[in-house]
Amino acid sequence: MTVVLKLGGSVITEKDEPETVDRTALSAAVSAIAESAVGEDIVVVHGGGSFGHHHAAEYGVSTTEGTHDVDGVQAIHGAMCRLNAAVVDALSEAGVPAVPVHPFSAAARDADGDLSLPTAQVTTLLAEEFVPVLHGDLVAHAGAGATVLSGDELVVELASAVDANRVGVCSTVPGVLNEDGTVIDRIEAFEAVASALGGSDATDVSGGMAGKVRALLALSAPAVVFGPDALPAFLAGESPGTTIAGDDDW
Ligand SMILES: Nc1ncnc2c1ncn2[C@@H]1O[C@H](COP(=O)(O)OP(=O)(O)OP(=O)(O)O)[C@@H](O)[C@H]1O
Ligand SMILES: C=C(C)CCOP(=O)(O)O
Repeated sequence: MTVVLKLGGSVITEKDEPETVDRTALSAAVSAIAESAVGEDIVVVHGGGSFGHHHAAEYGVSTTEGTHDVDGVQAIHGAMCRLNAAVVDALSEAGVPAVPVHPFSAAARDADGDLSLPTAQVTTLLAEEFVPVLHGDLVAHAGAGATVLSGDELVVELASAVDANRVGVCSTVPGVLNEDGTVIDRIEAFEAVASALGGSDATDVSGGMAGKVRALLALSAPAVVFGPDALPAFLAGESPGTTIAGDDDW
């Protein structure tokens, strides 16, 4: 049983305060991971929150708008490495054998925007009983300089690379919400929920909930979107919040 879990940047940071970790939320998430029966069979991905998105917005960089500004690259990637170090440190302190993996050092997009992400280091680290911790980052992009690589895109790539049985996306909301604010139980097609889906309440250059649902629909494994309180339940094998099932599903 291999799990890919994304911790939303808006969960583990104070999304409106530049480069500020939400220590209470991070330690709750870390405890849930450390105490779960999933053990070392987990790949953790985290998003940008007030680290990546803040700088990306300042330099006008998104998943499609690139930059050749080296200061911008260093600011955005550097901030994500600082957040990654905070997540890895917190997991290590809780006894989880967490190790950092930085996507900017390995991935690239071609001129059509198609991503290639080497994953042999992730699968090997997993087999060697480490817990790889990746993060939303920048990525070299042919013809565009560097663009944002969202944690949601990483989740999709990693889920197939590690043959994940379960994919969890922990965000600040209890699931994908309908227009009336209720949690949608299950999503099978983007069109069916498109009108309810917006971007993000906070600074977010990678598409907010609409981008998330689109990316997760591409998966063959079922993906679950839930809020921070439901993380222990997800790790215990339950499917709280919204289940997003792609075409290949059940
Ligand atoms: N229909 C919807 N249901 C739930 N959330 C929605 C919906 N439409 C828009 N949103 C927004 O999407 C946000 C979640 O996406 P966001 O990308 O901000 O979260 P995240 O992945 O936790 O953070 P990050 O991108 O920093 O990793 C919610 O906080 C909410 O503002
Ligand atoms: C803004 C950057 C660099 C990372 C974005 O990752 P996300 O928060 O998962 O969308």
